[in-house]
Amino acid sequence: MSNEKVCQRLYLGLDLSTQQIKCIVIDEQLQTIAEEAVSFNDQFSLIHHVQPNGFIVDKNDNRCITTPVFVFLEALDVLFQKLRNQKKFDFSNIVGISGCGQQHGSVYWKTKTELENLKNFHVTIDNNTEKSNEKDLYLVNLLKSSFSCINCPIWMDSSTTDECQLIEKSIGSAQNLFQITGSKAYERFTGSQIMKIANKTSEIYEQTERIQLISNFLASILLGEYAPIDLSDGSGMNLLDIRQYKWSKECLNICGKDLEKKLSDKLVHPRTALGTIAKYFVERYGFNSQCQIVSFTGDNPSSFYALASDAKTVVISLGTSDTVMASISGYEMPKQALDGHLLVNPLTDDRENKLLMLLLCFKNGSLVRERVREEISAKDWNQISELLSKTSPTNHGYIGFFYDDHEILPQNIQGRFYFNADDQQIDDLEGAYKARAVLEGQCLAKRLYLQRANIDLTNKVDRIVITGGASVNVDLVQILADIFGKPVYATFAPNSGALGGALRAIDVINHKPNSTTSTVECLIAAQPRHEYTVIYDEMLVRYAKLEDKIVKGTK
Ligand SMILES: Nc1ncnc2c1ncn2[C@@H]1O[C@H](COP(=O)(O)OP(=O)(O)O)[C@@H](O)[C@H]1O
Ligand SMILES: O=C(CO)[C@@H](O)[C@H](O)COP(=O)(O)O
Repeated sequence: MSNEKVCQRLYLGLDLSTQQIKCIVIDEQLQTIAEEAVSFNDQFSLIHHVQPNGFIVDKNDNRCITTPVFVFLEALDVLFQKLRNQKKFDFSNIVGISGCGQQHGSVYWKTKTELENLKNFHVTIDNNTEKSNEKDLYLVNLLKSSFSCINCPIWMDSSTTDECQLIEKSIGSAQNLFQITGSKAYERFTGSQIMKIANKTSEIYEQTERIQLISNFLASILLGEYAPIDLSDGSGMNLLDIRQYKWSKECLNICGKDLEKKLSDKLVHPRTALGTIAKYFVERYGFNSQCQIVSFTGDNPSSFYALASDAKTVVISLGTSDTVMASISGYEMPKQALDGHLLVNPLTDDRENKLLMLLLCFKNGSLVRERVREEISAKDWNQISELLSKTSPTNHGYIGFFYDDHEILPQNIQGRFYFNADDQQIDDLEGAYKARAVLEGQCLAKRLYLQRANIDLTNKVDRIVITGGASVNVDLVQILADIFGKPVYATFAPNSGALGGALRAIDVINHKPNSTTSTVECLIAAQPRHEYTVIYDEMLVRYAKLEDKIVKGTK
């Protein structure tokens, strides 16, 4: 190893999201040294019986959506193997690791015995039978008896409407719950998911020693001990008092017996050093034994950390879900409960500062875009581009609502709804119109809900920064710019959740107060075209009215 390499101080960011695990390795100058990803498809669907996207939709109730905990473990193993095979850097030069996970999903530990074995692990490889020994070292095998529930409910689950109603009723009203936790009760939020397990499968709940979010679960594996939940991801549970920075005892008591013990009373800021990496990773992959693990958080707060360089930036993630994020002052909680969520802002650890993060999440994001692409027989995104060139902005008046899965905004609506220029409902749209309708409809929804959350787009927003897999789609980005009437910027790393992890690791280890957030380079991706923004303004009014009609009609 050259001297130069030895001195290199590297930071690893991880993102355990819905369809894959991704990572980025950067140096202190924020240069990308390596990137890697492992999709939960092919090999995972065979071994763990998950569907091609990596999750399981229950055959008897399509609202129940889970991912086996072993998919997460195997994905981490495969990721590190692939990263090592790249031979781009020495793992011993990584001085800090942080990252994030898809939000709201929950993992149920029966015991930490096997987990703590990772802390003091010693690898003995018998050269003669190296192959079988290598298998014994897989995390799925080392942790095979650790969990009380194998299939973890994930954010796509919408099966807990009854539990949500019960939570709101017990706390007085949706408004009361919003005032405490920053959100009305949402099906995917961890509180109602835990309540469902506690009430419907009490034997699992009783066997459970620790309940974690996917983010602190991943941190725990790297530490070899239980890692605490962080405040930003913890805000997505309907259990945390977002202004007091502690659990709401009232909410805990409603959702499960002895729940505080199962979650742990310790909560940390997303920028907290947790300890050094477990010996297992040192022995197996050559990590440095002094490598620090910094608290993990939700994928959206982590992206926000990486990209929201000032209060006038709105961040939009176009991943499996589409999300919209903005900073919001917490001095005055909105009088009306929002359709959306307020989270502890990862950019400040100063409670007095009272800065919150607004999060809007749309469940029907990339998977719907992909499905529409297939339906209209476009073989790739370039063909979609060709089709889009046959229509023009505002789509000759055609509007589509694509709620293939039970939507979050508006809550729990399912189905497809198409309208012509006279606002009459029609059965279907012809290919080219459908291609534009899905992209325009999704972008109009983002603007509508941002407005409903009282974000003053004209005076308080300068620019939009985009991230996520679909952020490379130039057509989608242009439509976004035209509909919002704001310039859209893209970062060099569409995988900003992982980047946010690496940046937090740098900040914590070098004792910097999120100084790195403003240094991530963003390039202009699309300028708004005024003539189209004007006609989209009119279309937004129609969109809002039609959405209202759909919501009323389906209730
Ligand atoms: N050029 C493109 N246009 C539109 N969507 C794309 C494009 N490239 C990738 N995607 C979408 O990106 C999605 C994955 O995004 P990503 O942010 O990695 O998801 P997640 O983090 O939720 O696993 C895929 O479902 C895919 O459809
Ligand atoms: O439910 C939410 C946010 O509230 C989702 O945004 C999840 O956090 C999943 O993220 P992706 O895998 O789509 O990035």
